[in-house]
Order: sequence, then structure tokens, then C-alpha cells
Amino acid sequence: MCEGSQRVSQLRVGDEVDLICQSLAFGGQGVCKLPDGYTIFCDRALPGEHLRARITAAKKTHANAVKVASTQQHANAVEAPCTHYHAGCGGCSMQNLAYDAQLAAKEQQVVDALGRIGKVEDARALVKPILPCAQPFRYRNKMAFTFAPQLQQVLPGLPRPAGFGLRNVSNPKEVLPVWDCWLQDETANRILQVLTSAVQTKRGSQELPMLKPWKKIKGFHPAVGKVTIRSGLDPTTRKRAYLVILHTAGQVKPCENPDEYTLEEAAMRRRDGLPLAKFHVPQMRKKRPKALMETVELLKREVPEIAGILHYTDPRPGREIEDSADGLALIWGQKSLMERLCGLDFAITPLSFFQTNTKQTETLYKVVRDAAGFAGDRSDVLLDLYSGTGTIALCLASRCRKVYGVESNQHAVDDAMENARYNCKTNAIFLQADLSKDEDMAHVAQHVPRPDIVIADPARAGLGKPVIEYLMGCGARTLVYVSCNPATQARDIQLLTDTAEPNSFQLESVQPVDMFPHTEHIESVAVLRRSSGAVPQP
Ligand SMILES: C[S@@+](CC[C@H](N)C(=O)[O-])C[C@H]1O[C@@H](n2cnc3c(N)ncnc32)[C@H](O)[C@@H]1O
Repeated sequence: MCEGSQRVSQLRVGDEVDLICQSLAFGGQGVCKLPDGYTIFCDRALPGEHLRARITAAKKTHANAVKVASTQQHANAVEAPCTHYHAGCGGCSMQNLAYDAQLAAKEQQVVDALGRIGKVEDARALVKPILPCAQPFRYRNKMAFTFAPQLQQVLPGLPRPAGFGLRNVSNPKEVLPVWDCWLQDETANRILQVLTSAVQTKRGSQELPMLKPWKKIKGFHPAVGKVTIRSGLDPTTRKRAYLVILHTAGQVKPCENPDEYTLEEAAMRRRDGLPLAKFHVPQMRKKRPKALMETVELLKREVPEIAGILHYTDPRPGREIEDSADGLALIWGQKSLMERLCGLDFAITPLSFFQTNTKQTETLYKVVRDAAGFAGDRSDVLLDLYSGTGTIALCLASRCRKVYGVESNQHAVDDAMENARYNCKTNAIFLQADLSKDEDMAHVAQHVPRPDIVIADPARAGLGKPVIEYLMGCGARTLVYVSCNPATQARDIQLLTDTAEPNSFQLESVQPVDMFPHTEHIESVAVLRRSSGAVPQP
């Protein structure tokens, strides 16, 4: 609602308007409406908040805005604890909303998507109360920070040094300096601080690869200069261990005749009886920038918890390591970590997906386990679609006769097989297939026996047509659909529960789980079942 007399046609970029935020949209922006129904999506607006906002983009259908100030005290507003949030950091979107209110807003988004997109009539009754995260800060085991040759100015008159940070919510071209991110632990923040200090030394600023090579590349996008910090659990010391991955564009080539493992790492892993991760990471070439090696020494000295440092070069900005491992090179230490989930040990590599909130993943998997409805006599065949490194399939394997995982990323499939061996799950099989392709889905259907239970945990795009068609005909009695996007989940639920289809499922419940407090991200687990009469015969 617009409290001023401004009309849509008059809205221009830079205008300020008084609004009341009605709800949160998927993506975390506040939804505000003008009297004629025109929608303004406003960053950082809280549901129910009266605010003044500045228009940043005005289109025919809607406008975007940033909050300038609250105009009335909001009942659920709290003081955000993080300094960077106040400065406009885009890493969190809701730190100044009380955690209970964040949970209520996320739960409501799941209900709304199910009703509006999924056309589910009794959506409110089917959505269970959202499960909160017991540790709402410092929960992420992986964060990426962007490098900027000039960070955003913190105060007028102060210099703009080089460093690492996160994008400004209202001006994504600017990278805000970040030294204490409340989403990751203190050790990861120490790594960030050491790296920023390294690029601010004279030699560092001249030689470090994230500064140099990208300048030579036409059309370079600065997002390519970044650092990823990942953590896992050292199985021998039971302490957190860290991988640092420096991403740059450019031409830093690995040596021609690389060993698959550093001798140091291989000896260490053999001694500890750990699996030698299968993926191939060449050692970085001998001639390395001096500043880089000084930074490595500094990191090792200042943060002894670091287990390995890698370098990823990519001439195509924005491409993720998971898409192509070609440019990955080991600078020092080990190239993978371990993490413990539901009593099993998993290898974490830079090449495959791993859930970023380890503790809350155990809550999520417990929901999946309880929803699966096992026969109880270990007779079930379970199919885990979009299986990543096999974590769900392996956590449930002891309750099944056989578990199958299907995943498009070959590195993740290799990790899953290694994880199965390491955890002695001899009834687990993992296949590589691109589930968006009919021929790959047909191949899976041919090689996997009729499943009793299917778990599907796709990326944000949801299930594709080949998967929906397979699910309708596969005969499984239960489908547990884990989603990080309530909109695509609701769209798929409508297709899977279409009563015009003889083999359709019935939606039993949807359980939202808060995996990512203070951010807009929403995870939900939908349970769909078929009555035995509707199960197609093979
Ligand atoms: C949200 S992750 C879930 C992974 C796993 N279930 C877990 O809990 O760690 C989605 C996975 O789907 C995989 N994926 C994405 N597109 C795919 C496709 N078209 N076919 C098969 N797998 C795909 C990704 O590589 C990723 O590992």
C-alpha cells in the first residue's frame, strides 16, 4: 500500500515512497502494493513494516526498491548483531527480523506457494509447523567471498583498499568488506582476514593471481576473483578442518605430469585408514607467484586448522567448479575433507555438492527418514534421485534391501561410491545420469528395479518432465520430495497429484525445515503417497 498520493506512472528510479510491507516474496524481498495493485519488491522490508523506500527499478509490471528507513516501530524488528548487515551486506536478508517471525514468514511462503501455484485447497492444513534451526548463527560449512580491487568505502574520506567481501544488497556492483561473517565460524573468518591482509601488502596487490590475470581478459566479470572456504570434521582429531579454494580467471597452468595425490596427503590418509578421494587434482606448477606462496605460508602459520589450499582458474566467469574441474590445482595439503552426518563419514571435495548446514541436515534427513515409511523388514528398494555424494541414500541404506542413487555430476557419483565403500554400505549403487534428458531417465528406468520408495532432492529448477513421467509410472508407494524452492515444488506437486492421471499420488504433508536462518532460503519436504490400488504393476 502506498500512503502517499504517488501513482504508478509517476514512479521513477530514485523516487522515495511510503509503503506498508504485506508479506515476503520468495527471494526474501518484501511485497508492497500500491492502491491500484502495482507491486513494489523492497529489499530488507519486513512483513507488516511501515517504511520509506527508494525506487531502484521501475517496470510496467512491478518496481524494485530499497528500504531507506522504518517509519514506525515494527513489533518483530530486532537489532541485527552483525556489523556488516548494518552496512548493507547482501549475505543475509532478514537479520533484523526476530527469528520466530522469520520462521513464520517462511512457513507462510510454503503455504502460499502450495495454494497459489500447486492449487492445493487445504494447503494450510497440510503444511506442518516449520522446524527451526537450533544454531541460527555460524552454521555454514561453506562460504564464498568476492575479491574486489577496491572494496566499498566504509566511511567518507577513508581509502578503498583491495580485499574480500560480499555484495551490497542495494548496489551489487559494490563489494562490502567482510571480516566477521555471522553465517560462518570464527576460524573461517580468520582465514578471510588473513587473505584480505595478504592482498593489501605491496607484493600481494601486485602479484596475487586474483589481482593479475583477470585484468587481461576481455569482458572480465570481477565475480571470478573469489575465495571459497569449506570446513569438515577431521576424523582423527574430531576437530573442524578447513579447505581454502582461491578462484581466479586466467592462465595459471598445472604442471604437465601431476601426481594424483600429494605424497604428504596420501601418507596421511593411508595412515588414518581414510579413503583416497578419487578425483584427480594436479599439483600446481613449480613456478608460482611469490606473493601466493607467502600467502600460503601466512595462512598455514595463522590458521593451523587449514588442511588444504587449492587454486581454481577459469577463463569463463561465473562457472562453478562442479561444472568443470579442469582448472583445479592443489597448492598445498589435502584436496578433500571429511564430514560426519547421521553417524556416517563422508568425503567433501570441491567438486561436488554437500549440504552447507551440517547440523540442520541431520534434522532434514530425519524428516526424510520418518516420511519414507519403510516396510520394517529391510525389503524396500529405495531410489534417491539427485543424490549428490550419496548422503541420503547411504544414511537410509541400513533400512533397505537395496538403495540406488542417480546424479548428473560424475565427481559426485565417484564420491558417493567411495562413501559407500568407506561406510561399508554394500547394498548401495550410484549411477550417473542427467535427469533432464529423456534418454538418461529411460536408462535409469531400465537399470533400476521398481522402487518402493523414491526420494527426490533436485536443484531450484525442480523436477523435469522426464522425472515426473517416470514417477507417475514407476510404481513407488511413497515419494519424499525435498526442495529448496517452494514455487517449483508446488508446480510439481500439482502434476504429481493430478487426479485425471490413474497413477497419481496424494499429498500427505509438507514439512518446512529452516536450513538457512537470516537468509531468504527455504527448504521443505513434501510427502506423497499412493494407495496400493493405484500402484501401477511392473
Ligand atoms: C540439492 S542437491 C541434493 C544432493 C543430495 N541429495 C544431498 O542432500 O546432499 C541437488 C543435486 O542434483 C544434482 N543435479 C542437478 N541437476 C541434475 C540433473 N539434471 N540430473 C541429475 N542430477 C542433477 C546436483 O549436481 C546436486 O548434486
